[in-house]
Parts: sequence; structure tokens; C-alpha cells
Amino acid sequence: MSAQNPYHGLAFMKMHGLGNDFVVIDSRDGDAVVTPELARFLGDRNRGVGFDQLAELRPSDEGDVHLDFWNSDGSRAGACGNATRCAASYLMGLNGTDHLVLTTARGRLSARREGDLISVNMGQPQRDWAEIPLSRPVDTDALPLPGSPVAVGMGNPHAVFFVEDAEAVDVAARGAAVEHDPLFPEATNVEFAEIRARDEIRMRVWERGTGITLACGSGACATAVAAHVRGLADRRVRMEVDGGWLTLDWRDDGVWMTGPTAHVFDGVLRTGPSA
Ligand SMILES: N[C@@H](CCC[C@H](N)C(=O)O)C(=O)O
Repeated sequence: MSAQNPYHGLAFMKMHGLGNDFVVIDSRDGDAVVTPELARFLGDRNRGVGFDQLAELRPSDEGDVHLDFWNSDGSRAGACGNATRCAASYLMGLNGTDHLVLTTARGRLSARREGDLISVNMGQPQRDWAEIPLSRPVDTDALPLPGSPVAVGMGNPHAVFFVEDAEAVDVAARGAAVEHDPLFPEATNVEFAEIRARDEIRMRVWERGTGITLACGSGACATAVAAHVRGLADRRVRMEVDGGWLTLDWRDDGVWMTGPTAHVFDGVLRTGPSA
């Protein structure tokens, strides 16, 4: 008879923001449990639970909670806007509050409830090549790649391409090709943005470490910043992604992102990756 798997009994939540889906593990009261192996196991849509990102909640000295993020290939991510909004919604519900402060690898992020929606301030964009990071000093407003994307860091790297027709883009082929371009030493997320009006953008995304997703919060922020930097859009825009609509507002204190969240179900693991 085999020994019981060490992950047997681990509780998790399944959430999503605009179809960008997450497993969320609340480890505020104990040791951190997530490893790259557990992330890959849980991220497997056939043999695990399935997610775009995994978020682990940890205690925080400088905020109400600390968040760590993993992609479904087991890699770490410094930011995840939609998971941040989901975790904020969960904790505001538990605490009976309508605002809180979360810490992530990139620092303190404020979140607020706005009626049925959740807003998070994703901070000021990084525009310096070394901060994004890029592998060498280049013009971040027009990278030396076909299509001249704009490079923006939101705590994670993004390459934003402006296109005539977002529906016509082969996101999988073009996204995968750019993700591991040598210009990005830590790889990159890739966005394809069509400007519909100064206050409306259509965006499709290829996420580093995950692939095509229905939404990417940090990618939506990066796209809004890139569109304003290029002179194509106002600082406040509505953005249609494959999973619905977000509002982005680049203010003096950072890029605020507002949209829906959903807590779909809770579960308990019976098995996991072998120890
Ligand atoms: N879906 C996310 C971004 C997740 C991280 C990304 N794939 C990375 O590796 O940087 C979001 O909502 O921001």
C-alpha cells in the first residue's frame, strides 16, 4: 500500500477574473506550501485542477496580505492583476471591509471595492529597459523587433503590439515567437492591441508561462500605458479582452484596473505531485 500523498487534505479555492482563472491557496496561518512541482500539478487541466495562475496568500508585515504567483508551467510571476483583484475580493469579504493593502514582489498595492467590481492600483509602469527587464539598452517606446512593440513593466514584462485588427492576429504563433526573444532575459508577456477610439481598446494576450488566456490584468495595464505613450489613447480607457471588459485609469499614483471577480468553488486535494 502506498504512503498518503503529502498534499492530501490541502484546501484551495478556484476563482477567476474575466475568465483568467486561478487556484488560490490561503497559507496565511502556516508554512508556505507551493513549489514549482505543485504549481505544475495543479495547473494541469487534465490531471490536476487547471488554472492560468496559482496565487498563495501569505502573512504580510507591510499590508493586509502578501501574494506570491506561479504560472501553469511552474514559473514564478512578479505580478498578476486579476488574481490580485480576486484575492482582494475574497479578503474584503472575510474582513467585512471595502479596501485593503496587498503586498507582492513589486511592493504595496491598494485595492477597493467599487459596487460589484474590484479595483486595484497596479503601481506606476516601469519604462526603463533594465527595470522591465530587457537584455540591452534600447528604445522602449519602439523595440527593435518586427512590428516595433512598446515595452512596459508592471512588475512583470510586457511587449505591446498595435495592430489594425486584433481578431485577425494569430496570437499563439506570434505570442510564442516573441515570448522567448533574446531581448527579454526573463521572457515576456505579449499583447496585441487594436485602438477603437481614444477611450476604447480591444486587446488579446499571450501570457508568459501559460499561453493564450481570456484576460491579463497586468497586460491590460501595460496596454493602456503603451497606447497613451504612443499618443493613441487617453489615460482612462475601457478595454475589451476575450473574457469581457476592464477599465484602466493611469493616474498620478499608478495604473488602476477595475473589473469583475468570481469565486467559483472550494476544494480539497486528495493527491498531488509525488514527494
Ligand atoms: N494573468 C496575469 C498575469 C500573470 C503573470 C504572467 N503570465 C507573467 O508571467 O508575468 C494578470 O492578470 O496580470
